[in-house]
Amino acid sequence: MIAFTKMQAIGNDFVVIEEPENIDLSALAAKVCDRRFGIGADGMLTYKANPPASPFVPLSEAPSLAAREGWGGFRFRIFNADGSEDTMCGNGLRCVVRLATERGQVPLTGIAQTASGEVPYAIDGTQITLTLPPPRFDCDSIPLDLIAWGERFRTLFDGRNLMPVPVAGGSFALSAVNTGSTHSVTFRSNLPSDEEFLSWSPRVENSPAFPEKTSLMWATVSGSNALKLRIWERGVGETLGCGTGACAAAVLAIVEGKASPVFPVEVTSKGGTVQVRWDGDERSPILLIGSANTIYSGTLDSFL
Ligand SMILES: N[C@@H](CCC[C@H](N)C(=O)O)C(=O)O
Repeated sequence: MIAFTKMQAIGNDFVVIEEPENIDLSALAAKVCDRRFGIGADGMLTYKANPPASPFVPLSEAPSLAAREGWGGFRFRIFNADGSEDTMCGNGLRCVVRLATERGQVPLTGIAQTASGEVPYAIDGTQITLTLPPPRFDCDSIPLDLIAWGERFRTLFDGRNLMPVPVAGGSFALSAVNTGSTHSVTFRSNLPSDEEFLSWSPRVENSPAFPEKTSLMWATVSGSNALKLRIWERGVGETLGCGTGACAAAVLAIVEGKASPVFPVEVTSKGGTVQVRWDGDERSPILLIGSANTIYSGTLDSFL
């Protein structure tokens, strides 16, 4: 029997399970996430508290390990609704922190081991803070294939500035960054209409410039250090919230002078608001702060 918990964080919803053995997790995710024939979710999350000695992230790559000696935590994996595995999920990770700490399986402050590295977490009441690795702007990390469509675009891109990428039937101007997961951001004076959003977003997701595809955050400055987003997630489609996407939009807003690094950036999407703190230094981590909640629980037996 596999027990699941349905959770959400700013409307990004997930089926959460403890990592089972000998199960095709991609196939299971595609089944349970289906909104008509399954439970329905943007993704499936798995976790394993206090993973065994064989490290998910090589210890040689873990910064300031000494400072974290003795910290507990868990291994975390995220599968999108289409079954593809992603490297990180800011909203999903907050859900697992809430669940695993409430169950007493992990400490209130600890480390999550993710495919994009170690992420320290802390929970205080309903607010969960994640310390995500520094943003990565280089082509290999995004990943972004500048050669795919010729030399012409090389000179326009210095790693984080506005650039046109080829999409089916045209080109689309965006900025790109990896904040644990790969994201593109397009800043506009208004959020897009349904027609514009649904016409361009899937074409950007599948642009040949992004060999591993990309999510697309449509962003607008809505106040002092405040952004509003409409979100298209790789492997999912439209979602109500995206934690690493909110970080990408805030980081690029700071880089492009649309927000200040001195104060937190409030990022609001259809499902709610998160806070992002980043000091503007490329070597500095990104803090993502927000809530997460349980909706209901059950068992997955009928999907196995
Ligand atoms: N919803 C997530 C990020 C997942 C992004 C996307 N589905 C992908 O494949 O990259 C978040 O909250 O960070």
